[in-house]
Parts: sequence; structure tokens; C-alpha cells
Amino acid sequence: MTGGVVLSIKEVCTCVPRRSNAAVAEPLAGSLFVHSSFSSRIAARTDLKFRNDKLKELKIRPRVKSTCEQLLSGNYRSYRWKSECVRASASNGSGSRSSNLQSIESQEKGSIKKYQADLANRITSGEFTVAHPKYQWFKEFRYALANLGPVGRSFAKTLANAERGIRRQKSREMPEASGDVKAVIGEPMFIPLYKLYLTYGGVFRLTFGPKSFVIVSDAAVAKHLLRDNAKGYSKGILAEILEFVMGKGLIPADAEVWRVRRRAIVPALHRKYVAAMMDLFGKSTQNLCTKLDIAINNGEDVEMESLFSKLTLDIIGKAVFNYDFDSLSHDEGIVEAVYVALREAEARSTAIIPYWNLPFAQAIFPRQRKVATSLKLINDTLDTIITTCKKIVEEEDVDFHDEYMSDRDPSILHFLLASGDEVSSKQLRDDLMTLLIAGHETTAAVLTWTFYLLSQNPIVVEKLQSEVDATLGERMPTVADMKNLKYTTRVINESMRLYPQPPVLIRRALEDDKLGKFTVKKGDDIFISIWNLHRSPSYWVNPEEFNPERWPLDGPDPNEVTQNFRYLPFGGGQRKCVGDMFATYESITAVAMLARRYNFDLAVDAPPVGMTTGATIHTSSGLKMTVTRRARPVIFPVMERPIVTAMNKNGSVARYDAIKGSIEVLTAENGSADSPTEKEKEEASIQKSASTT
Ligand code: HEM
Repeated sequence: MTGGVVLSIKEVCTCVPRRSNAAVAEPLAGSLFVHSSFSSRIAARTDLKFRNDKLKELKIRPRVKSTCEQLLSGNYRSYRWKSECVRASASNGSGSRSSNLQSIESQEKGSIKKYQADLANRITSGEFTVAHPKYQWFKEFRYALANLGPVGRSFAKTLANAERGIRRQKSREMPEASGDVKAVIGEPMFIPLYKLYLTYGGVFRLTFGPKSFVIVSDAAVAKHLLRDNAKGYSKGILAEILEFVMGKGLIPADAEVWRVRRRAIVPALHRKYVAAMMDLFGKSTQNLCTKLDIAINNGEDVEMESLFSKLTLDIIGKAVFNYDFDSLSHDEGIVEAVYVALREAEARSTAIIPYWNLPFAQAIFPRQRKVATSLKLINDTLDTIITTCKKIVEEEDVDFHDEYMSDRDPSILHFLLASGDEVSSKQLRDDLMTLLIAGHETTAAVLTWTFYLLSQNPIVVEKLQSEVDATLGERMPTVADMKNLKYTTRVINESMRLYPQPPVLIRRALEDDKLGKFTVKKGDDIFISIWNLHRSPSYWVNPEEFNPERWPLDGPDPNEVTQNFRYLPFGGGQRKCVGDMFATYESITAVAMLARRYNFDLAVDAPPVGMTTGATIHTSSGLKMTVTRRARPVIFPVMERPIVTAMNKNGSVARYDAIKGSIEVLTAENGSADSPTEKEKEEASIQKSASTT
């Protein structure tokens, strides 16, 4: 919106008798914005009642209101009526104007001129401009100036123009929200961000005490940040927070390191590798089923969130560096150390003060000591894994190619070492740790929220189960099944829309830049709220509803490209997730295998499923579920029906049905059935046993 004024009612504008170029109307929530420079030709149209009602409806300041009322009713009406009289008399062509009409004409001409001049003054002075209360005095000053004759009027006009310029510039300033840090403590940060988005729009600045962030919830701006000008942004605070655990791994890496490492790592996740992982996904899910069976037999409820976390840790450990955490069976030692590191990363990402940077932090905070010990254990373990893998690769006769994969150890680490990747042990450790964290909690969170949503939507469960029954039966899923488990995929797509992991992406501007019409300065921290994008009423019908059907089964799989950056479960642009296909197949496998075998319901005494956030969205008190084995319809084994035919001497064909134990004879001429003789039965039986042998 540009600066100017408001005469507020849409209808008022339609009444400008001769359209002036300067009169510009802009619909705005039922009112019309009219630039103050439009001339004295303002008038009103005839639908007075409607306009008067509108005036009452709108809260217009009394002075402006009285002007509008004058304009819209009496003055304009008489002006118009009288003008018409004048025009009528002028056009009757007789040349004999009555004195009455002449006097009306001259009187009216005078009064119209006076009226127009007065109105022009008032408009020029900016009387109709909506002024901020703080600047009311300025408006009145202009008005006073405008009444001081032509010089004052032109001075007032200059001032009004200047004010409009300032307003225009202000409209390009980003809306600002400020808040009390206390308001968001105890609530996951993305929740207040959603409320603020609905108030301030797709791009706004949020200030908390000394901290200030730009919050982006607009798909076009997200596209600019992630794809079109990705080079203009770094990972900012995220890199600072994760440095202690990921070092210079892909997620926090600066542009220089990132370019080299991304080029090395992406090829390791080739199609053949992901296909080979299917077996790992299936076997690990089978281990989880064993756990669930034990719980069912003991009549116990289970906390699914921690089980999914263990499942995905076991998978990613094997997939990335061929290490069997076996966390579904035990959770001490290295498994515990990994969790300590993960929880610390999450705690740091939501902490208000970076207390861990304080001198002697480890001496002051026992948790920091534990973090340091856990990190040492993880690093030592990774170093051992790397050394062992290096030895194996050296002993191997490696024939490296694009889709290289060792049968003995198909892990990403093996690929990287076999590729001759010149990389320091420290960088390799950072890469492995990054992949471990990136691929672990994200997938666990996707599974947790998918099963929570399923427990709330039995109709979706029914459809999902019938697809899985029909597609898989009792088999383990294969890579070929992935494209046939369409509804299962849509369930996961929709779960990732409602619960994106992570809910917010973080960037920092490396240079000044434009986000739409707003400017960001170098060093500005930016939060791209995927949560807001995925739940925006501007982009989705019934955004809060879990509705896998919103994604057509025969349509393309939804991603940032097909959805033009309103849907970003794996991010987008150059820093898009490298494990998207891996994670999708892993989730489909787990959901399909679990849903075909069990029903999952929230436990009767389950605590309310609230949200809390770290890097991903966790439940506030776990996802306690009652798991029951599915009572599936009995499947009758389908036997191949042994039917044997034999030619009889008379030329007819005898057909023996082993299940019915009957013989049917078809005559040679017309194929009609005939009753077989005992001999024919015998012959056909002999023939049958011969063919079976
Ligand atoms: C459902 C599970 C997953 C989700 C929802 C997910 C989501 C994401 C998102 C949104 C990003 C972009 C971050 C940003 O732009 O700031 C990302 C990046 C990344 N993801 Fe995933 N991810 C998942 C699974 C995985 C897996 C299994 C792996 C590894 C095997 C992985 C490895 C990575 C890496 C290395 C990056 C950084 C890429 C870069 O900066 O170049 N992710 N992930």
C-alpha cells in the first residue's frame, strides 16, 4: 500500500464523475484506498443508503465522516441535480433561457466553484490521509497552511507529498513483532511463531531482548533463500550450536568445506546402495516386532517414541559405518553416549544463553562433563571403526565405479574410503557423526508422529492395512514394492507435512539481500518456518487436518519442486537432504511392516501427547501405546487345481478334476459333456498319474 489517504468506502470511488488519472483505487478489505492527489472532481454516486450504512459501519473520524456525508448526500446530490437542470436548459436549443434557470446556473456555478476549491484545499492538505496519532499535529498544521491562500496551499501540498514518500518507504520496512522471552519458555518455539505469522504475515522480524530474527513463512521467499540465492546464506547459529558434535560435517559446514564434502558423500547414497539397505530396514523392523511381541505377551503397553529412536539408530549405524549398536537390545555404553550427545545438541539449540561457552563450564556443570566424556567415547569408537574399515579396504581388490558397493560392507564409510577420498580422519569423523545424527532422530520423529496420527484416524489405518496386505502379504518389502505402496507413502507425506522434522530451518545472511519487498542486512539471522509453510491457510485446504487423500495416488510424489516450496520436508535447493530416498524407504518399510502385523492405540493411561522441540519435534512425555496383534481374515491356501485331460478312443476328450474327483467327457463333434464310462475314468486316472510323475 502506498501513502495517502483514505476515504474509506469502495463505493465512493466509483463516483468520480470523470476519471482522473490521479484517482487510484485499491480494494482493501471492503474499503477503498484513494490517493489524496485526486482532484476536486470527487463526488458520489446515487446509492446513498448503501453508502451511509457503510459510513456507519466504518469507524471514521468524525470530521472525515461529516465530509463524506456531505459529499455523499446533500451537496453532491444538489450539485448533480442542479447541473442537470442547467444542462437540460442549455440543450433545449431555444436560446430563451428562463431567468430562473439563469440565476440557478450562476448561483450554482459560484457555489460549485467555491465547494470544489474548498474540497481541493482539504484534500491537498492531507485531511483525508490516515495519520498516525503521533503525527496528527502535522496533519493539522498542513491543513492550516492550506487555508492560507495559494502559497500556503502549495507548501501544504509539498509537505503532504513528502509524507507520502516517507510512508511508502515505511511500507517496505519489515513488520516487527517483539516478545517477552518468558512467553515462549515451556512452549515449542514454532507454536508462537505460527500465531505471529498469522498476525504479521510471511516475513517479519521478531525481537526478544537483544536477539532478533527474521521469520519467513512465505513459499516464494523460502525458495529464494534455499534455492535462488542459497550462496548468500550460511547456517549461522545452527553451525555455532552443532560445532561441538558435528564439527565441519555437511549440515553445519561453511560453503568451502560443504562443496567438497557434499561432492564426496552424495554419490555414496546411490540407488543400488539404497536398494541394498532394504534388507537392513526389514531386519531391523523385525527386531522391533520381536520387542513388541514380548510386550504383547506380557500384557504391557509400550513407549513407541524411544523404540523408534532405537530402531533408527540401529539402522543408521549399520548403514553409515557398518556398526551394530543393537540398541533395541541394550542401551548402555556407546548407545548412551550417542544419546547424551544428541540431547545436548538439542538442548543447545533451544538454550537462551550459551552457558557451555563459559570458562570452566565443565567444572561448573556436571552435564557438560558427561557430554565431554560421551563425546570422547564416540570419537574413540569412530576412530576405531575408521581404522578397521581402512584396513579392510586396503586388503580388498577394489574395482571402484559409480555404483560401487562392497557385498561384505555396503556402508557409506566403506564407499568413501574405497573411492580414494582424500580426507582427514577428523573430517571423516565429522561426516559420519553428521550422517548419524541427521539420519537418526529425523526418521524416528517421522515414525513417532505417523503412528500418533494413525492412532487418531482409524479409517486411514484400514486403507493402509488393506494396501499392505494386498501388496506384501507376509513378505519383507523390496525396493520394487516402494512404488506400489502408494497409500503408505501418502500417509508418510502427510505426516511430514503436519510434523516437519526439523520444523524450522536456520540461515544467516552473508550479504545484504532482498526478501520480497523487504531488506535483510548482512548478519541477520533467519528462521524459515517449515511448520508455518506446511500449515499455512494460504497454501492448504483445512491445513490442520490429517488427510493423506490430499495427495493423489497417481500424482507425483510431493516435494519442494512439485509443490513450489510450500512443502519442504527435506528442505530444498543445494542443501537439500542427502538422505531423502533412504529415509523415505526406511519409513515406508517400518510403517508397512508394523501396520500389517499390529494395531496401535494410545494407551488408556497415556499422558497427553504434547510437543516439545529440539532439532526435531518430540512428544512431551512419550508416545505410550497399546499394541495388539491384528486379527486378520483367514487366508485359505490357494492350491493349483490339477486337471488332466486324455483323449478317448472314440475321439472324445476326458477331463479329470483331481479336487472334485470327477471326470467330464467332451464329445469330439460339438464339445458337449457326456457321462464317462468306468473304463474311461480308469484311463484318465492312469494318464493323470503318469503326468504327475
Ligand atoms: C525422514 C527423515 C529425514 C528428514 C525429515 C530430513 C530432513 C532434512 C532437512 C529438512 C534437511 C535440510 C536442512 C537445511 O536446509 O538446513 C536435511 C539435510 C540433511 N540431511 Fe536429512 N532428513 C532425513 C533423513 C536423513 C538421512 C537418513 C540422512 C543420512 C543418511 C540425512 C542426511 C542429511 C544431511 C547430510 C543433510 C545436510 C545436507 C547439506 O547441507 O548439504 N537425512 N535433512
